[in-house]
Amino acid sequence: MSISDEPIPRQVANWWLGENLGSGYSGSIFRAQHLHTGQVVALKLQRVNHECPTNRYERHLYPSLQGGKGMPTLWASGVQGCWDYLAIDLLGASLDNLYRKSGKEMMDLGTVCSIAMQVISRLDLMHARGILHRDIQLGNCVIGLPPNEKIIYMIDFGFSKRYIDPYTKRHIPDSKAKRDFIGNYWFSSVAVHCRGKVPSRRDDLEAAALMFIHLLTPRGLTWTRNGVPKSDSAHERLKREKRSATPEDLCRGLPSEFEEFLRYCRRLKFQETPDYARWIEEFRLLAVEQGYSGSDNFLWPPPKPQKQIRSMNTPLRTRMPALEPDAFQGILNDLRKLDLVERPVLGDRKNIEEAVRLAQQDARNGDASQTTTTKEVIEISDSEDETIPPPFLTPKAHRLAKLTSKASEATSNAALAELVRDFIEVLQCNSSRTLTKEAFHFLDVLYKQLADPAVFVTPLRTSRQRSNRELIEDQDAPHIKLGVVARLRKEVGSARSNKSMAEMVADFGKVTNKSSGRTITKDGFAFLEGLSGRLVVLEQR
Ligand SMILES: Nc1ncnc2c1ncn2[C@@H]1O[C@H](COP(=O)(O)OP(=O)(O)OP(=O)(O)O)[C@@H](O)[C@H]1O
Repeated sequence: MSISDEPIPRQVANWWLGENLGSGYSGSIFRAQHLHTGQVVALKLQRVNHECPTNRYERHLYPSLQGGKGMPTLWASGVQGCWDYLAIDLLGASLDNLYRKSGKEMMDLGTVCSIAMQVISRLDLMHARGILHRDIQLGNCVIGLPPNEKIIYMIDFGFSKRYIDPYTKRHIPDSKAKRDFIGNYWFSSVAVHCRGKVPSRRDDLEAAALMFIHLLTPRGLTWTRNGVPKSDSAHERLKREKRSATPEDLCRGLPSEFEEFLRYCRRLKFQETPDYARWIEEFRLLAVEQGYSGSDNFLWPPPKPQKQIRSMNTPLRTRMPALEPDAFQGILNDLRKLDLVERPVLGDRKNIEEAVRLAQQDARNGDASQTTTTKEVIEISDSEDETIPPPFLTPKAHRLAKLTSKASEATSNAALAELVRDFIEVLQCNSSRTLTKEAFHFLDVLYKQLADPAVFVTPLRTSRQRSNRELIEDQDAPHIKLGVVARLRKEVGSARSNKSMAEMVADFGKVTNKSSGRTITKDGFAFLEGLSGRLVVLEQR
């Protein structure tokens, strides 16, 4: 009998095999009991001649992970006859199982925040020990058995790899050559899956980000909805869909932390060390803001938020029937009448055009399939009560939205100066220094107020020098961008008109948008402070 035909035995080494816990491409996992000690483990069995000997790889990596929180203990391993086995901690259900068994279309925000905190922390630990996971997915995140059921464990290190050479202590090199894809279809990063890049820490993190977004999206990420691709063309289609989905598209209707996290992961350099602590803290704060305890304990079934925050009473992404195509056409016509061409918009104009194109397409699709499909829309609160944030907005986003609305109604530089001060305070209210889309909206309105000479201050000088913006467009290197904010900081104190401050605001928004993580630097805050001070001075003249 050849090795491939050998039936699975009842006993391997001193382990007596019980229930089959799961089978994958590379082998099967059984509950097993030690014949002498009675210890119960999960026994991962693989034929020794398997074309992808993942047990052998795992056996070499496990020792480096031992003792870390959420890392299973390897109790024994070896080869007996034609079987390669690993005896590891017996654990509980995977997130995939829990998610599917819950029958819900998505998980609640509190649960996803706790998953995010734990998974990022597991990756921190693995990476700190020089190992990449390279196959982050829901099936590879499992909870412990009581009393460890609140802990998420990482399993399946069959694709894992050392990214730090144990001898030279150097990071593995990047390569321009396209490499074969390693990972999973749903969550592998765009760079690895669609562009054939060498995986590094950033790609583990991006896979985690996609997993969190998937859990909060009704029916999951769009490219996961047709099952595993069965042909090359289906796989190509999936990759195209994944590649073209922008963070903004994927995170519409979600708290901005998810979009920011995905953008952050995608902007990391190949060898860059991610700021794990920052993102664990971001998701902790988000959970607290939404009325959860902020602990990273995985609680299942999920408890209700402690504080009654209305945003959690409605799903994060609400589904409502598509708008009538006629109504949509009316909105599109109104949009066209807006002077979007003349007025610089700090966000990326391509996004707007794309959004309009998608909206048109949606309207057409809605026409064709109105009775069967629903569309995701953001539900707008009609409440008078200003103290409760509308659905989907974190308190920070809500405060920014209120400032934006006040800025659009401001009628003096003094009022704008105060709003800029409030803006700084809101930006600094938690550890995130990222310019979110709500913050961009504020800058956009501020720009508009300052650029319009009909508003409050008559420009002192009308001749216009070559603006910083033109300079940025000419030269795009990161050090130039940093230089621009430093210069804006210096120049704002002597700005002579609202118009010149408008340009500065536009430049500030633009360079921050292009910078890694859209982070506001010390110079950025100093610029905003200077802007606020200058607005008061110009008002008093
Ligand atoms: N330690 C464990 N305790 C309990 N169940 C486990 C354990 N390890 C794995 N399982 C179950 O077995 C399934 C397959 O495990 P694992 O992913 O390690 O194997 P694999 O052969 O590499 O699978 P795949 O080919 O799907 O990646 C898991 O999804 C999980 O449900």
